[in-house]
Amino acid sequence: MAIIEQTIFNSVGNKIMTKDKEILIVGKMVEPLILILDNVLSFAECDALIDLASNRMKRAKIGGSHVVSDIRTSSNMFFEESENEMIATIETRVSELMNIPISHAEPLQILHYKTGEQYHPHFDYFTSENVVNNRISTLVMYLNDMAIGGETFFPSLGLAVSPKKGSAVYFEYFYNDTRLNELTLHAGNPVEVGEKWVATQWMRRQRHRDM
Ligand SMILES: O=C(O)CCC(=O)C(=O)O
Ligand SMILES: [Fe+2]
Repeated sequence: MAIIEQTIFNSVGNKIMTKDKEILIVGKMVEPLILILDNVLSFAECDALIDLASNRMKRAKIGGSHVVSDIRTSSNMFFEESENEMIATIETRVSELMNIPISHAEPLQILHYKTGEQYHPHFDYFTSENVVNNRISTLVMYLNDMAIGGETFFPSLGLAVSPKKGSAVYFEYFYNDTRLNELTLHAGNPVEVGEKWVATQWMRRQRHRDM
């Protein structure tokens, strides 16, 4: 029989009660654990994040060398840690949801895809051998609704998640069996109509923030 490995995410039933929001699990893959979550952000928070990020976007850069790459054609920005009350509230909620202390969190990232833009299949963890404090889990939160395209697609699993304002997809890659981690390969499908905004939270294995 297959051994089910320990997961980071910890919930009973289909509801997660954080201090300020009741989040619903509306879809689930068990191993690797992938959750489709509803009611992670309010519509007002989605709109405010887009507003705040809009004039701070730059063409997304990939990995340690910080070169502009065709792997990702979208633009991105990072908020400062707890830079205002709303960001702090979201960070606290997300840390509770992901079951990882906020000190392990990377800065919250906003990604913007215009029509035709995409993010080719990639792993969120770093694959070079000497990484000391690797990423272990991801939450991609959708800030607007999409008419056509823009799904988060897991090609090795044949799984596509459609963006829905305020909802999110969660996945983790902290397994001992590296084949399970590799199954979290994912892409942002080309946006066919309109534009797409997401907020991404990556968590590290160990402390990443000073505070
Ligand atoms: O845009 C998406 O659906 C995926 C984003 C993503 O893979 C990331 O931010 O690491
Ligand atoms: Fe990713």
